[in-house]
Amino acid sequence: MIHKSPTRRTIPRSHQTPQSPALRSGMSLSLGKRKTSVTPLTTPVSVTSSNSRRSRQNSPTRSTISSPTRTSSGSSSRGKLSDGLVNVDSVLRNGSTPLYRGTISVSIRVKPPEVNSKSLWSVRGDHTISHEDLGEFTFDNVFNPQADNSRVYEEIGKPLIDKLFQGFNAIIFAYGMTGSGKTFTMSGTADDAGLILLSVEQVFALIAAESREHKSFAVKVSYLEIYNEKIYDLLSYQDFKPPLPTHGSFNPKSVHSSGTELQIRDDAKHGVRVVGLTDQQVHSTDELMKWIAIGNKNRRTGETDYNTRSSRSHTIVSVALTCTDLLTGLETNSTLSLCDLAGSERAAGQQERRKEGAFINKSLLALGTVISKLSAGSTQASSNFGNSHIPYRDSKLTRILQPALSGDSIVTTICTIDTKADAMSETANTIRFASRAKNVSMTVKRNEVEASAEREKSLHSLKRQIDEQQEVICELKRQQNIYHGNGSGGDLGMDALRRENEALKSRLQHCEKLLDKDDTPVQDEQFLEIVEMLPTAIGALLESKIQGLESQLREYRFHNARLERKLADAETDLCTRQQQPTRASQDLQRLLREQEEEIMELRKGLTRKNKMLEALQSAKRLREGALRPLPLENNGGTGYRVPGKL
Ligand SMILES: Nc1ncnc2c1ncn2[C@@H]1O[C@H](COP(=O)(O)OP(=O)(O)OP(=O)(O)O)[C@@H](O)[C@H]1O
Repeated sequence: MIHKSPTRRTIPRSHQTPQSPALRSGMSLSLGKRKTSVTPLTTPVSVTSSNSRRSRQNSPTRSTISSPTRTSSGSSSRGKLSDGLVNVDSVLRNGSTPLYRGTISVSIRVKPPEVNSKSLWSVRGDHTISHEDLGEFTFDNVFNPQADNSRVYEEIGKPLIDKLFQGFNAIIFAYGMTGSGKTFTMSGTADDAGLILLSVEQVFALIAAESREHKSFAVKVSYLEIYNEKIYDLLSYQDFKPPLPTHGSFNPKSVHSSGTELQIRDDAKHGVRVVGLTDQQVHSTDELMKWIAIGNKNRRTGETDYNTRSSRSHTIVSVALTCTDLLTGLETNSTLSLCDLAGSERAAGQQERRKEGAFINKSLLALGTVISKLSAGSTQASSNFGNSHIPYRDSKLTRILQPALSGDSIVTTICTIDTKADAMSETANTIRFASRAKNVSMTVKRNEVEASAEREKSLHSLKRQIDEQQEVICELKRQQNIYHGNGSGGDLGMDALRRENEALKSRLQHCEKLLDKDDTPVQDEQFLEIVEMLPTAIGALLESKIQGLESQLREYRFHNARLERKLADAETDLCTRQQQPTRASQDLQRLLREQEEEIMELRKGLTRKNKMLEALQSAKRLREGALRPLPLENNGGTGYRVPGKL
């Protein structure tokens, strides 16, 4: 993490490329004086309207370089917003998400011509370039040969750094024929620092300024190369372990690239990315530029017909910025990509150059096709655009640029041209590419880490609630089992319920205390007065803190209400359960009474039966007595009483 870092404007020699003799001699392009009838490659787009699509639909008919008979004044009004970003229609808020809307920002940079060379191209003002035969073209910027890198940076680089700090990704790519000044623009020279160094300096200057405002920053750099349709990591070294020494005798030549080819992955979670690309954490401009110097050492260069030190690969330096708000802990990530493309060229003599040239031209052709399709799509009805296929997969370059060109980044291109006569066809191609790029409209979303952090937070809280509810369900189930189990369990269940009640009461009291605590600062008028007197930044900070407390308060109230409901339910349940044994005993008593009555009845019946039995037995005895024979007193001593006859 970087809290504050001083920036130095020393440019190590190793970061720089030699300056052209033409420039050192202060040569300038001879500008054409006469006004010509013009045939533009495409009619430039007005960028003053707040609705770029509408403005394009209303713009004059477009013509191409292959239809030279059509003419147009080619003039266009253009606008520049106060934030310095040309070509921005607006930075809109879609709900809480800021959106950047505009077209690709396109600038032309004219290379200083050779001494005594004649040119049919002329620059007029800061936005127009014309050719005697082809016509007049207007872009966001046209830099004449006298414009140095600082001027180019002020116009196209600096506004992007501001956007980077607002959380937008941004990309600048240099496009043009070999030897036209792409590397000169991006990397610069000892006397004229290029866009990479100037951007990095601005990044660290802003970090130093903004670190005081409760923010901390982290910067990482990566550097890749696409050579002959293969991707290489220019900062990955077998013999070298980061971190890079920032002091002492560090020598970039002592480290060697691992030279392993990297692959592109495209998945739903991470999108398009280069797998295994290293990124190095850096804390200052010097440290970052030392890594760039290491990468430059390994970048493949060679001699072409037009450039003694021609870049034979496309390179992308990516500066990833992470900003952490120390008060809220929220992070915003954004990336600035600085892309120096290899130059288009006609067939070279040397075989190796020819092979490289074929790969370079093929990938530039793929980029041109993608831009052309995007341009056509942007100028058609949006429904057609959605259906058209954009061939990003035709080259590694277009695959890597796909996220940026699909609306992930604010895109700026600087097209470098050489106005000498024998470069005419390449220059016309570059102007055609620039004109198409100018038509591509984009809607770029700011990287809203805040929003996803919020989502994470509410997800977490929902999960917690589910866990709590599951615990409650388990506890209730347990109690239910105890209650419906054996008779002695009834008492245990009641005890558990009482304990739960006590726990709920104490949680309720705790919540009430918290509510009292949170209410105090929010409702305190003196406190609010103090907030109003504070500087806006701190006021806003406190305001957001208060909002946080208020939302916490709402959460507690909601929780409180839930607990109260639970408590009431539990109490009702408790009453119900306490009443249940009384009812049972009443039932039992009634049952007992009924049984007692039944027993009494049975006893009565038994007594009656006993009496009857006794009566019957006595009757039997009487009968037996009556039947027994009487002793014969008058008939010889033995004789029986004859029944009926006494
Ligand atoms: N605007 C400029 N001012 C001064 N010198 C320039 C300018 N543009 C280019 N040059 C010089 O022209 C030569 C070629 O430039 P550079 O290497 O930047 O071309 P390039 O477009 O990157 O070529 P390639 O695609 O072959 O790598 C260099 O010596 C460079 O210093």
